[in-house]
Amino acid sequence: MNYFNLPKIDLHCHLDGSVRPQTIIDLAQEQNIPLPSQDINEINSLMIAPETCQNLEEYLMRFDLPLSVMQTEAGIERISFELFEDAAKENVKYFEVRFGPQLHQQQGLSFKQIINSVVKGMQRAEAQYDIKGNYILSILRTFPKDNINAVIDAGADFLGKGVAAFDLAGAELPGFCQEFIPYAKYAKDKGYHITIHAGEQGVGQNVYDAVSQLNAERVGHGIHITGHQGAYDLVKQQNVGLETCPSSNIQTKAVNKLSEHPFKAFYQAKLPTTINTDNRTVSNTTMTDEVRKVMEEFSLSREDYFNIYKISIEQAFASDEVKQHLMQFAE
Ligand SMILES: O=c1[nH]cnc2c1ncn2[C@@H]1O[C@H](CO)[C@@H](O)[C@H]1O
Ligand SMILES: [Zn+2]
Repeated sequence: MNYFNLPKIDLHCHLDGSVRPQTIIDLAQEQNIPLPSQDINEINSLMIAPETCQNLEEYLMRFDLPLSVMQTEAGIERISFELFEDAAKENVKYFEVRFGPQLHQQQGLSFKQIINSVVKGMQRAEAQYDIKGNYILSILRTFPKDNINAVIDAGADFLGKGVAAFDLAGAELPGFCQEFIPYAKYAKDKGYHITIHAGEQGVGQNVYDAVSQLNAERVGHGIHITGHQGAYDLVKQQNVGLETCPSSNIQTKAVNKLSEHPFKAFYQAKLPTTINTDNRTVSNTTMTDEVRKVMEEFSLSREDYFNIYKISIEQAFASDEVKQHLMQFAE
């Protein structure tokens, strides 16, 4: 099967984990930021998380370098444009990209400037390529909470105009949902969709909580509902989208190897499973690669692929008009 040519949908990709290494070098030069090396291969290897990471925390250490050049409007706009361009060139037709506005204030940008920059970059790519997209605002779970509502307020002006959802990301501790209840409610009341990273690091209860306490319509990863019947049943009952990211799941030790990933079991049990990249640079991957890996490992057919494609449409935080457009590519 020609995986490159297949129409694809990526619902879970981080902007700061998907920066081109050459762009890091260019922007560092423009912005007078010292880099550990000027060699593109060296920069590339500093950004890719090894398969030998001990856990998610070690994986998350790879984001400091890209974030150092994502502190100006022009830098953020360029990186956003290039990410949508890279995805469009491998036939991603719809793309939801997430990022943490709190991580881009090192040089004093306002949340409005930051969000406006990512949206502008996306819209420039939408005008040039056959791709449509939306942004998801990720709040960092380990950060102070005093500016979360300010992020939500700033993003609310862009709802329906490039921003679609609220997310929680970063290290996952057991029981993290409880203290985010008021923020997720605030976002939902403003009109945001909700997706939450949960069940990535062994705690199925976190998925149960994300759905029942935070109103998550989808969860990032969600793998560990396998060990938690209540979470599994709730996901099934409420048709909660599972944003699977195969390569990342191996790097962070969410699973030991792809053959142990519950993807196929979830798909066969008719849970709404989707295939996504998580981080194109940090996980050294593309949508073509992620689709290939899953299809080959689990011996899925072309019909299976288009079933998954349609699940991604159903789960997308996109308008009905965009969903109809995406259905045109389905078989
Ligand atoms: O797989 C993941 N699980 C949890 N958090 C993540 C993952 N990948 C990236 N980030 C976190 O999300 C922030 C905003 O994009 C990144 O800076 C990183 O800290
Ligand atoms: Zn993620």
